[in-house]
Amino acid sequence: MSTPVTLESIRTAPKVLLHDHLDGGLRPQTVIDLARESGYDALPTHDAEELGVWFRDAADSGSLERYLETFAHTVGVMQTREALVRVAAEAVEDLAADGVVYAEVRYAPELFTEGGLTLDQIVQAVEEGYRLGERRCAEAGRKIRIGTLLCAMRQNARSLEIAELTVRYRDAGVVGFDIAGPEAGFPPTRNLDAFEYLRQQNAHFTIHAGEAFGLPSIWEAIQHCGAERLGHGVRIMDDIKVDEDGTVHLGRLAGYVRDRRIPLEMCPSSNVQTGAATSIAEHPIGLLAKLRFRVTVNTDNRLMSNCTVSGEFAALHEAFGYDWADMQWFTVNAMKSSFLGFDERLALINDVIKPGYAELIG
Ligand SMILES: O=c1[nH]cnc2c1ncn2[C@@H]1O[C@H](CO)[C@@H](O)[C@H]1O
Ligand SMILES: [Zn+2]
Repeated sequence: MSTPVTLESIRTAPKVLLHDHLDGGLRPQTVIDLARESGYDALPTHDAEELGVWFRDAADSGSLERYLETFAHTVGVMQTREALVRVAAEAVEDLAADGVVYAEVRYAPELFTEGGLTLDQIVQAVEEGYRLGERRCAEAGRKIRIGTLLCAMRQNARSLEIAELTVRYRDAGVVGFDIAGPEAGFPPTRNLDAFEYLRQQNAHFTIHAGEAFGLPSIWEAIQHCGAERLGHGVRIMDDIKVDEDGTVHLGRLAGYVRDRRIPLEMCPSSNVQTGAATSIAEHPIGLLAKLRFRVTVNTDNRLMSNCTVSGEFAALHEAFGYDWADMQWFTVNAMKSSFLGFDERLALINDVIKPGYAELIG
């Protein structure tokens, strides 16, 4: 007999997360503890519950730029080695507790240098935290694996340096590269040298595109930069027309994205907060999944959106009626699209994901 789909049962299903920001996923109490330890005095409140609500409300701004302002408080308390180890280890524990079996967690090393850490020290500290978190979870009987994506910030001009850092640590846990930050006014082609370098090195990268800016951003990311995946990509909808009788017309770019199976890292709650989507029920993921784009379901920022990947699935179940087979499809999509090696992706699909859903489907 099939297990009923509830938030609790979804939490037991094996899930894969490709788009989650380390500095967008701290526990409110950890932000408070780290602020106290480091003398950071700009937090709006020192009550954990109130702080969680503050982040969500402040991020609920309707604009990506204002949404990003909230990161001042998380980045502000992540300037020491100890803080980075703690935040990274706790992220692993929180994801494992939500039933995530593989996650690619991203952050921008250039944001954590204010206390004097070098980029290399920052990457080493975060990797130490991930390994610590993985060990703690394994001891508690929950197997989870983390791959790192290093982001360069679009408004800074350090992408080549971060691309080189990505390649330097690719055998030590870093699986890929991304650019993040404000999209309007900062087209991906400003970083062509970094993408060119990564391709020469046979390294992987995704690009935040089609969130706060439309088709030109997606087109540049794919056709000029060579992105393997799209962070969000929701605005691909601008290239899809649906007639009144339901006939669907894909423009050239949307057709290319679907034909080439380019993965879309969709983040429903985050998109509602930044205004990239009006509601979960009206989120483009419904149509895109129906049209069999390679869609994946992600959290973006668990603190700012007060969300989990299980919660995103529960909301999508509510809005679109997705069942276990659909959730397995999203999860296999994500695993296939990860930057792990082919053999490792296959092993997770066959040994963990499929048996997990088979049990739930009954
Ligand atoms: O949805 C998003 N779009 C663009 N940038 C983002 C988003 N979420 C977080 N960041 C940015 O990425 C940095 C590294 O993790 C964060 O500090 C934040 O500024
Ligand atoms: Zn993001």
